[in-house]
Amino acid sequence: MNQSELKQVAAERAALFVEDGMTIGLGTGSTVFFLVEAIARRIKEEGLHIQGVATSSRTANQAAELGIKMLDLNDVDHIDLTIDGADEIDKHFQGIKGGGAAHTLEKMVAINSTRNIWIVDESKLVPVLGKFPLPTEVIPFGCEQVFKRLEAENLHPHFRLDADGERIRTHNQNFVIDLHMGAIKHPHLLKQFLDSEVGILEHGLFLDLVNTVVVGTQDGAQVLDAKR
Ligand SMILES: O=C[C@H](O)[C@H](O)[C@H](O)COP(=O)(O)O
Repeated sequence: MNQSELKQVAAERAALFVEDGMTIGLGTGSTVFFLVEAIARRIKEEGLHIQGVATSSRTANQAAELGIKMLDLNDVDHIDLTIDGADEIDKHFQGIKGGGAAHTLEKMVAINSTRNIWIVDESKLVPVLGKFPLPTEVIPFGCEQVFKRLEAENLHPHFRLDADGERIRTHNQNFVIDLHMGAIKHPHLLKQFLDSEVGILEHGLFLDLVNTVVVGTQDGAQVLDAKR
């Protein structure tokens, strides 16, 4: 199976965690694309009544087109389960997200969810986080000063650019600065620093958040439970 097929294996297994009556957080990305299709199929075939909260307009549009009832995060009193992709997951179930620049909305949905499941192909499991550049979302005002501070901390910042060489904009019209710092030996300390940096709206370190990881492997889907 190629990487895309492994993503699909993980997504289809995770869709089985959805139960009738649930409010479901729907993540963003190419793995979640398969998830949304699988959930829509279950709604149709099994008559499930579920409602979704999306983490991007991409996911919201796909889900709505497939007939999934979608609500705004502001309009729900809880989310039973959020299923999302990830860019890297270490052996302690800590993760990096934001390869698609959706990490701020994803984190908001995740922290408001009773349970979080990540779906990945096996290449995303790593011994130490940091090979994948860590995304941050920065507000445009004063962003060059934020960039300089990140540089001074040796975090190797790069503004993320689109195919035309323009700085990409997030859902909230902010910029993304990716940190190419290599191995993240102390993720909690880094999180503490990034959380306290004025001008950084959010970052893609998702620590102590996920409950279950579903991995697409050549032998099928593997379900790994984090002890939280
Ligand atoms: O901003 C994007 C998200 O964090 C994605 O969940 C993450 O980048 C994984 O994406 P994919 O499933 O396409 O590999």
